[in-house]
Amino acid sequence: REKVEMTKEQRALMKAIVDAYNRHQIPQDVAKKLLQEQYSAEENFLLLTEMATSQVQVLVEFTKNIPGFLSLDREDQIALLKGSTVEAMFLRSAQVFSRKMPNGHTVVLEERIRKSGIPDEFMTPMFNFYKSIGELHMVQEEQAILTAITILMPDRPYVKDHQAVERLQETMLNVLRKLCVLQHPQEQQYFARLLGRLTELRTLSHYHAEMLTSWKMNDHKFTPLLCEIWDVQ
Ligand SMILES: O=C(NC1CCCCC1)[C@H](C1CCCCC1)n1c(-c2ccc(CO)cc2)nc2ccccc21
Repeated sequence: REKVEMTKEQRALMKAIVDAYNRHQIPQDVAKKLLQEQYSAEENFLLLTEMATSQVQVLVEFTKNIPGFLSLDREDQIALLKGSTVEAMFLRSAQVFSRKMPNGHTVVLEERIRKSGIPDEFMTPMFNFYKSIGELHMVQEEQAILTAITILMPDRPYVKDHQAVERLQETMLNVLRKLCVLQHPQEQQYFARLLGRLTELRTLSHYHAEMLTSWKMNDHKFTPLLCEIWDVQ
């Protein structure tokens, strides 16, 4: 097979994305908190809204560092962010869940999430997704570029200049394709499997609003930012 090489531009693009991804991390580690103790449904709901609120802010900073994003139409920038925050949150949650942890911690973490207040009917699709992400053993470059690809989805609602977004996403897809061949030379279809997860991610994010509004507690309070960006309340 022909030798796959990244161009200088592609390596620079990847470095910019990975640096931004690492710079904009969630401040505190939600997995550590969850491993400490089992919280009530109310405390878990509050923890989720706090984590998700800070993740949206982090995601905005990350997105501003995606080369070309700030040259897009301003309203399209908003449409892309609004359309991708839930998927980015589940993608990040999956990465948190499948991070290498000391023996038995993942089991405890899964248990804590199962008892967090999320309605039971969402557990299977959610954990199936988390485990399917875990099985891919993504390197952080792949995680960062996959997040950028999720944000640069041309078919989000209300995007006007479809093509401009498609061009940016295509650039990212080309980098990811080469990266997959270089990182997983033994797995021919690794790139295709990775993109297949984005379909699973979109399906999971359809459950999101209902997961929140049917959280096992009364009076679900959201932050103003989450009301704005999620279709709740
Ligand atoms: O805080 C969290 N996720 C954050 C979000 C921002 C980015 C970092 C992770 C929450 C937990 C909050 C407290 C109750 C237990 C779930 N979480 C979920 C999750 C997220 C959203 C929903 C409903 O839409 C259901 C579950 N999956 C996780 C997998 C691993 C570790 C935390 C995980």
